[in-house]
Amino acid sequence: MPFEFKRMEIPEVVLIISKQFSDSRGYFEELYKESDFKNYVPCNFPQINHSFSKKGVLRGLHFQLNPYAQGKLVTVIFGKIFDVGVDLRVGSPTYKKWVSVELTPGKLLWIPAGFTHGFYALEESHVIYMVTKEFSKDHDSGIIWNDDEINVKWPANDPMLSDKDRNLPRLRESKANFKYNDSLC
Ligand SMILES: Cc1cn([C@H]2C[C@H](O)[C@@H](COP(=O)(O)OP(=O)(O)O[C@H]3O[C@@H](C)C(=O)[C@@H](O)[C@H]3O)O2)c(=O)[nH]c1=O
Repeated sequence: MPFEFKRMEIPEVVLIISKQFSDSRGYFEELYKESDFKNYVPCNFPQINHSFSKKGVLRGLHFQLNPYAQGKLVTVIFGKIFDVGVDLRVGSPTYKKWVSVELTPGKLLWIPAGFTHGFYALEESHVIYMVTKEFSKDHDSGIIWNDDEINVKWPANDPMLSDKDRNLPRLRESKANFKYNDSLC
């Protein structure tokens, strides 16, 4: 199998390492294959996103409210990001805990529905992510990146943010409506 799957400290979050087939031209890698992913990521992906971020940009912490909650399969095709998932499922043994991974090409992170997601661009980065529900503007939501209850240890103190992200609420005021037994897709 050209993929290695590693569960993180929050076991529903999975790091996937894809085999890169290098030759004199460059390299080839698969980023997703249903038959290999089905035991770890048993979801369908109706939307694929791409964003480009300058070094020093932070996007997050974002989620879509139920019933449009999104699982996200995140990777980088150029650059390096500090990628973060936070468990927002009330009743979960890891509620409010976060995990992070430095993603570079060839590594993917699966962050299920019920989590909030954000990343910091350690370098100029192109990020590609597949999502399990289509975008719904009315369900688009989030939590401020430096929320003191979650306390992510970001690699920067003064990131570049969008106006929207600068004004996101704290967890205690957020509209997050996830429960431990919700679908991970
Ligand atoms: C996320 C999204 C945004 N948009 C539009 C809305 C807006 O006009 C513009 C920029 O949106 P944002 O500022 O929300 O983009 P961005 O800050 O990159 O939002 C993304 O951040 C990462 C961390 C995630 O986890 C994603 O799910 C998503 O929330 O793109 C879509 O049309 N479809 C989408 O799926």
